[in-house]
Amino acid sequence: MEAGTLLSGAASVAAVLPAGGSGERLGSATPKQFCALLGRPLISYTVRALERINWISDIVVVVSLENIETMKSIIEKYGHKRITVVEGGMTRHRSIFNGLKIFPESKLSSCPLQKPEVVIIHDAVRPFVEEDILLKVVLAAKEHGAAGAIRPLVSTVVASSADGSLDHSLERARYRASEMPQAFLFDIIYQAYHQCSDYDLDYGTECLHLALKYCKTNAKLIEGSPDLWKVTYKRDLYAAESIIKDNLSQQVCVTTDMKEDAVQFGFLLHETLKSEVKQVKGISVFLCKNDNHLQNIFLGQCYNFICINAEKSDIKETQQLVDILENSRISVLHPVVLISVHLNVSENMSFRSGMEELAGIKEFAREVKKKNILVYGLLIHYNKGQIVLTRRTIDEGRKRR
Ligand SMILES: Nc1ccn([C@@H]2O[C@H](COP(=O)(O)OP(=O)(O)OP(=O)(O)O)[C@@H](O)[C@H]2O)c(=O)n1
Ligand SMILES: O=C(CO)[C@H](O)[C@H](O)COP(=O)(O)O
Repeated sequence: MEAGTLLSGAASVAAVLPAGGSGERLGSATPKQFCALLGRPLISYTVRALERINWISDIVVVVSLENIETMKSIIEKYGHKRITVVEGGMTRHRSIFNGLKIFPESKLSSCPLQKPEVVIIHDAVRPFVEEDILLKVVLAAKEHGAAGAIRPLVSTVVASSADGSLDHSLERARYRASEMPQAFLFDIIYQAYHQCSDYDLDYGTECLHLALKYCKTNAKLIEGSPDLWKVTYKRDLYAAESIIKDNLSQQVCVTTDMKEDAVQFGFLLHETLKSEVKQVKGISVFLCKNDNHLQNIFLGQCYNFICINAEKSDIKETQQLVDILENSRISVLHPVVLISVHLNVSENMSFRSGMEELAGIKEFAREVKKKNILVYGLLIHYNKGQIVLTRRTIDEGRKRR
């Protein structure tokens, strides 16, 4: 079921991303949320993960005073939308509180932000948050007042006595690590922050605890995925970069023009990719003019495209796809790879003359490279009879399954 349907009748949802820390444990002069992963600041990945969810109306990013301009320039450069930047506090709790205070208490206020029914709180340094866990915590917060993602403990928790020796240890199976995202009925968490002590604001590390202590709200705990971990140490930056690379290679979109040969070839390629290339999700779109379908693919973070053209020298389809890619602005976030496949069905045409006819793609590729779209041309000689035979084999294989 669509997230929008699950949330139907539900009021608005906004998010607060605390990003006002200095990243002491990471030990770099640049706070970790502004460190580059494949050339793009970590915080831009987290913002994007929330921004692509259409049922989140506003995203408040809380940064320290000296990083407000940096954050604004990141928003501008990567085209982030629905973002409000707010000045942070000395501790994470104080930053979150500042983020919450931006929502007006009264509807009459001139502030463009509306107080949401549910607010998500998510650390800016946890870039791999997915829509399903966000939806789960939001729905649970609506029902229980508060909810948060948890993970099994990796190590046992022990307490030491004053002389540094073991006092006691906790039974690991009974405890969980509290992660993010968390979600709250806005009024609950706002009241909790208003009522909590300076000690809580300065030394507390757990928002769910504030809701329990000050509003008697027992949060619902929801099992999250391993990717929710928080970038804390330098090695986490390397791990995050590897995950991003891996994610980028997981999806490919095959588009074809409407000619029979191209559609047939696209079908076969799609099947081959699905069954032979382990980490590629094959998505086939017949006819790339279908904007809505393609927009959904972009939202799914697809950066690899194979555009199949029945004509060996015609690059119109490829140009059209590049236009759509440009308009979607996804190449601002990552380089997009587009392989323009041209089929040579003529038996009389030599490969060399086919290549000469396709030469125009070189100039086109040079132009669009400036827009971070990497176009490669591929001329393929193929035997139609053989393709029909292979397709029949695939169809029969399916029936047998
Ligand atoms: N005064 C603070 C401190 C932290 N945070 C944010 O809270 C999140 C989680 O905190 P943590 O991992 O502890 O970040 P840092 O405080 O930056 O790291 P460190 O404790 O190593 O200094 C981060 O997105 C961080 O930017 C914040 O908004 N304001
Ligand atoms: O997981 C969390 C809440 O449960 C927080 O991310 C965590 O507590 C932040 O703490 P610190 O700033 O000390 O890393």
